[in-house]
Formats: sequence, structure tokens, C-alpha cells
Amino acid sequence: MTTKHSAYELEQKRLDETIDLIDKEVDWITEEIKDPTDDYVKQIVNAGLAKTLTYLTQSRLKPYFGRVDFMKDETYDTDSVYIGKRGVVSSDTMDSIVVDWRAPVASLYYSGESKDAFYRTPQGIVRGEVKLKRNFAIEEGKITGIYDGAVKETINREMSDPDDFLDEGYIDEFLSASLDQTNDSRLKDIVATIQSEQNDIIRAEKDRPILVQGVAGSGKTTIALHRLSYLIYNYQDSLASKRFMVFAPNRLFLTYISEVLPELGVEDVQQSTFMDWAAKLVKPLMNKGWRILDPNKPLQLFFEEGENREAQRREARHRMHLKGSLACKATLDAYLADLIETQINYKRLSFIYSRTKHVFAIDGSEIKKLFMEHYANLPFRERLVQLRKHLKQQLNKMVYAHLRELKVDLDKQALAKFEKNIDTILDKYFAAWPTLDVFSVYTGLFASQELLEKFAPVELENRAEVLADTARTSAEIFAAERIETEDLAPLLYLQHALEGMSQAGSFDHAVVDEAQDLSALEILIVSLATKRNSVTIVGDIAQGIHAYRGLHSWDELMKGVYAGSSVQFYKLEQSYRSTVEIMTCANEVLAKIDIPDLFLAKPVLRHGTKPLYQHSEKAADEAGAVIQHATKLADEGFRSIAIVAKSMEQCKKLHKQIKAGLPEAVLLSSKDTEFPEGIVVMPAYMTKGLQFDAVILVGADTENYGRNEEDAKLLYVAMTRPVHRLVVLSAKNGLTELLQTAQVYMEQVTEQEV
Ligand SMILES: Nc1ncnc2c1ncn2[C@@H]1O[C@H](COP(=O)(O)OP(=O)(O)OP(=O)(O)O)[C@@H](O)[C@H]1O
Repeated sequence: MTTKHSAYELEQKRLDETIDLIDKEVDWITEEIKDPTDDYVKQIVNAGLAKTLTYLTQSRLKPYFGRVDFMKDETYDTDSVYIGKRGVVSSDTMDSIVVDWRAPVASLYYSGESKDAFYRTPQGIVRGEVKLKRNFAIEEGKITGIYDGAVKETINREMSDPDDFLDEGYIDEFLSASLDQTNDSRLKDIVATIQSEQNDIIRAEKDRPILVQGVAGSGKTTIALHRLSYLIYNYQDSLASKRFMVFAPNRLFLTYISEVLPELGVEDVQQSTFMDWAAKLVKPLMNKGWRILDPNKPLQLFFEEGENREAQRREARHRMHLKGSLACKATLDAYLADLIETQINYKRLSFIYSRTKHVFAIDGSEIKKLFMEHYANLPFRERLVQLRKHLKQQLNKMVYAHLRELKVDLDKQALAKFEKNIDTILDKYFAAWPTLDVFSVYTGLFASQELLEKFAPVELENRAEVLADTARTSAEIFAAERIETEDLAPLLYLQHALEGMSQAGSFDHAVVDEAQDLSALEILIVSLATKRNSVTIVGDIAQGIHAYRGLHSWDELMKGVYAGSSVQFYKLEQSYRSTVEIMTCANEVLAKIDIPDLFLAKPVLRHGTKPLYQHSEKAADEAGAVIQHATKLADEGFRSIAIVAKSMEQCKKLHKQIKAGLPEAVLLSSKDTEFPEGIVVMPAYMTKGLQFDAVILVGADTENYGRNEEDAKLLYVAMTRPVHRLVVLSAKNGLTELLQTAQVYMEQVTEQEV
């Protein structure tokens, strides 16, 4: 396979030549930019050259990872294209020595076709046949592996049902080799091993909503970021990466992903949680002295222990669910329409011209029609502006016609006075119209059961109870001059309807990661803030741990937010993160509950050791087991180890208990933004989206995880975080029922055996 490959000599020669050429490029660029210059244009050129120089210097000993031979239908010529992280062009000949992975022709390397292959260029589609797909493992300028599997794989797939391959967990040799090498759990670029179904998403059309349901570890976060890189490379004239936005669930996660961004050449994208971004926009709308409640309060309410919390949880669930739904949008729309219909007195607009006693008038019904129908698609405030403009023009026209009739020739000054008078008349007319302030309209509506009952859609499930709970508990929150994070999206929607959202269309492209955590209304707001619906929304319904908020089915977006648009839905079922042994156990958990639209992960064929399971009779012994396992895993060389308990309270307690035995363990909370290597202790709900070499799951017992959807999903999230090792610990009354069948796939150990 490696040095014995028949093409080894030729390929090594080609690599040596490429390195020589890069060295020449490095020399001339170094020479070119060595002297500082006052010439502004040259400064810009030099800055570009300096970037190229940095990349060439870093990549010279590994300038590419793949090759594709393509015979064009038109000419029957076969070109060999070498593909790397960035393109390399010889400045002597202007030949492309290495092609950037994002270039149109490079899609041949990733797409599954071999015969009837094609790629798109701005000039049109180029068709032909892929003769060879070759992967290289290169270290320090030496080829250490040549893999020609890719075309074989395609042919095999063509011959049998592609699903058979997925069922078998098919994996090509090169991918297998690169996954095996993973001893660093940080997010990294995957340009050398992007799979065909991932490539389709990365290269999907720019101006349409892309929705991706991908199982745990299927590469959703990774490919969403690669898509940004692809878009910026191919549309640099119309897109700017600083107008890209990545929404992710927490600040820790943002730090986690930001490390891969420079690798992908998109380091200056904006990143935020939806809440931080929305809060910034909503604050100027709020009354003085009002605050936004701590977003962690609901998590604690739902995941922390506490007595008599059931009623409180039910009310909160009703309220938060309604505020994130499209039913909320419908309620706001209906209320606004009613305000516009009933609160505005569409009076006749008239005035008398004192000189002639002529009455100029526009009928109230005409004004109403203009406002309610003609300008219906504009925000309220804009409608007022347009209506006023229109009325002024109409009055002016009438006045001029009248003056012409009377053959009165007014001088410039008199005309200006006339116009001023019309302005005064209009000022008076509109002064009687309500101002409809966003914040008061919203708080007024949601604190009133009567108004909610009047305007909420009739088909709302469990309507009476939901509306009563929502109005009563919202009124309580508002009375304390607070709003909660669930109020942000409805407030922004109302701002959009009344004033026009201040951030409307401000992003060139937006990525929503872990989209199952956002509500349909929040996703609608992201779309309103993004030009031409250019959004990539990735998530996994099976990892939706918030029963009280978030998406419960993709239909909420497909048939709701994006109904009537050219939305594209993709499914990723192959999982790349964890070993077969870990994923088998995790899948057993999901099988215990009944989730509609469930997508089970198919792990790639990467094997490891069985997850370990240890039960401690006494709860106090569990901490000892944690220390023992964590120390052993660290000794084995695993660099990132997460100790995961269900709640923050439990984590704090555990952290204290293990401190003496594991002084290096760091307790992470949702306020943390740094993501340290080594041993961390964190609650399960915060592990979402992250990955670790090993996870020690503490307290996997009946008391913590009941057989219900919420707990099962939370457990699943925690179990799908490790790349290599999983240890499950239980105490008290034994292993949770959710793991009963998974137990056969785990190796049970005792304290002495660890
Ligand atoms: N084509 C690929 N080649 C190599 N590694 C891959 C590939 N696709 C995904 N991976 C790896 O799989 C792991 C999981 O990727 P990522 O975190 O993007 O998945 P995810 O779908 O967002 O996961 P989750 O929903 O569980 O948070 C990462 O280590 C990533 O590098």
C-alpha cells in the first residue's frame, strides 16, 4: 500500500517537484516584500503576498492530500488534478500546481460519481469520467501512504444498494486511517476526507435555506464551517466573511469551534449565541430599569432537583413553548391587525383654502384602504411614512389643480408656505394615531389572558390551559420588570412588524448549529436577519434536550418557517466520532423511548474497547471510582477527559469530592468561555456539541435518568461525546432502565479490576 504502491516513485517525484516549486515561490515572495513601501497599492499587494507566504511555508512539506484524474467528454483529454487545502500557482507559468479544495473542479474528488461525473463552473457544467481518485498520506515531504480506494468504492456502491454499504458501516481505507490517527479531540478541518453526502451540503446552493438532520458525530458542525469556507472562496465578490454569522448553543462551544476557523480561512466570521445576539437588539426596546432574566434559571428548574416543582415546570413549559412557536407569530400578527383595524380612527382628511373657501378632502375609507391593503407588506412605521408621503402628494396635486383652474399663479414663497401648511395638517392628522410601541404592545398582550384568548390560533393544542398559564406567569415576570430569554424572539418579530428589524438582512450567510435547541420563531428571526434566506441550519432532533423549548420536528421549519421557499433538507446517518462499541450502547438508550422521526446513528467501522460499567453500592464510593478511572485514562495518554454528571449541583458536589485525588480537574459552568484541555467536570446539558477523548458518566442511575424522552436524550448526548472511551458509573438503586439493554455491550468492572 505505501512504498510498495506501483505509483510510489512517480508520486514521490511529483511531490519533490512541487516542494521545489513552492520553495522558489517562497524565495521570490520573501524578496518581493522584504522592503517596507509607502506605495498604498503595493502595501495591499504585499499583504496578500505575505498571507500566501505564510501558507506556503506552513504547507510546503504537505502541499496536497489527493489527486483526481478526469477525462473530459468533450476532448477525451485526461487531466491530473492535485488537491490541497489551498491552491498553489506557479508564478512563472501560471499553471495550477495544486488546486484549492473549494475550487469547482475539486468537487470531483469528493462526489461519489466515477462515470458520468461533472462539475459546475461559472461557464457551465463540465462532464466526463473520473479515472482515478487517489489519497496521499504525507509526512515531512515523504509519501507514507497511497490509497486508491475511492473509485473502487464508487463502483462497489453502484453495483449494490448504497444503503447496504451504510448498514455495514462501510468506510474507505484512507478515512479509516485518518480517524485512527485522531488522538486530539479538538475540532479540525476534514478537507482530505469529506464524504460525498457531506460534500453535497458544503457545496449546496447559496441562496436557499439548507436544513441538515445529522446524527451525533455526523460532522454537522464541521461541515457547516467548511461550507462557510467554501462560500467565501467561491463568492468573494458578493460575500464578506465578516458578515457571516455562526449561532451556537453556548460560549464554551464558540471557543471550541473558533479554533478551526483560521484553518479554514474564515477567522473573521461573527459568532454568538442566539440569546446574546438577540438580547443586544432587544435592550434598546425595553423600558428603563427592566432586565432580562438569567437564561440558566430554566435549565436549573428543569434539570435540578427540587420539590413541588412539577406545577412550576408545567407552567414554564407551556409559556416557553408558546413563545417560541409559530402560533406566537400568528397571535402577534392577529393582534397587530386588530390594533390597526380598531385603534386607528381613519377619519376624513380635509382642509379649507381660506382664499377661495374650497374644501380639499380625502375620504377615510380611501386612507384605510391604502394603509391596510396597499402598504400591508411594510412594517407599521414604514407604512406611516409611505402613507403620509402619498397623502401629501395627493393634497398637493389637488391644490395645484385648483389653482390652475382659478388661474392663480403663486410665487415660490407662497407655494412653500402652502406646503408647510399641508405638513401641519398632516402632523395633526397623524397625531391622533396610536404610536404602537413594541415593548408595551408585547407585554400588554402576553400578560392578558383575555387578549391571548382572543388572538391565539384556535387550533393551539391544550389551548385554554396554555394561554392561562402563559398570561399568569408572564404577568408575574413583567410585574418584576423582567423579561425572559423566550421573550426575545417575539419582541424582535414585533419590531420587524412594527418598525422593521434593525438587523434585517444584515448577514450574508448564517449558520445555526444545534438548531434543535432553538425555537421555530428564533430560527425565523435568524432568517429575517439574513439576506436571501441564505442559512445553513444543522441539528439533531434526538439531541433536543429541552422539552420546554426548541424544535421537536423538522416539519416546524419545512412546513412552517420555510413553507413556500426553496428549502433543501439533508439527512446524515453516518457517525464519525465514537467507536462502534460506544455508539451501540448510545443507540440502545434511544431505542427505549418512542421518538417520532428518530434517526439512529450508524457508526463508521472504527472499533475500540467496550464501554466500562461500574456500580458502587454507596454513593460516596462513586467519587473514588471517578478518581480511579480518570487517573487511569490520563495514564493511558488521553488528553481530554470529561466527567459528566446530570446537574450543575451534582457537578459542584463531585468536584469537591474528587479535588484531593484529581487536583487538575476543572469545574466548568455555562459562564466559562475557555475550554481547557485535561480533565473537566461539567453537567450533561453543557456537553452538547463538544467532544472528548474519554467521558466518565457519573450517576447513571434510576434516580437521575428516568424512562422519559427528556432524560433519554440527555443521556444520549453525554454518551455520544467520547471519541475513544466511555465509562459509566452508577450508585444507589442501580443502573437506569434506559441502559438496561445497553449493559450487555458494556464490560462490567469492580473497583479491584480497574
Ligand atoms: N468526513 C470526515 N472525515 C474525518 N472526520 C470526520 C468527518 N466527518 C466528521 N468527522 C469527525 O467527526 C467528529 C464529529 O464531528 P462534529 O462535531 O462536526 O459532528 P456533529 O454532527 O456536529 O456532532 P454532534 O451533533 O454530536 O455534536 C469530529 O471529530 C469530526 O472531525
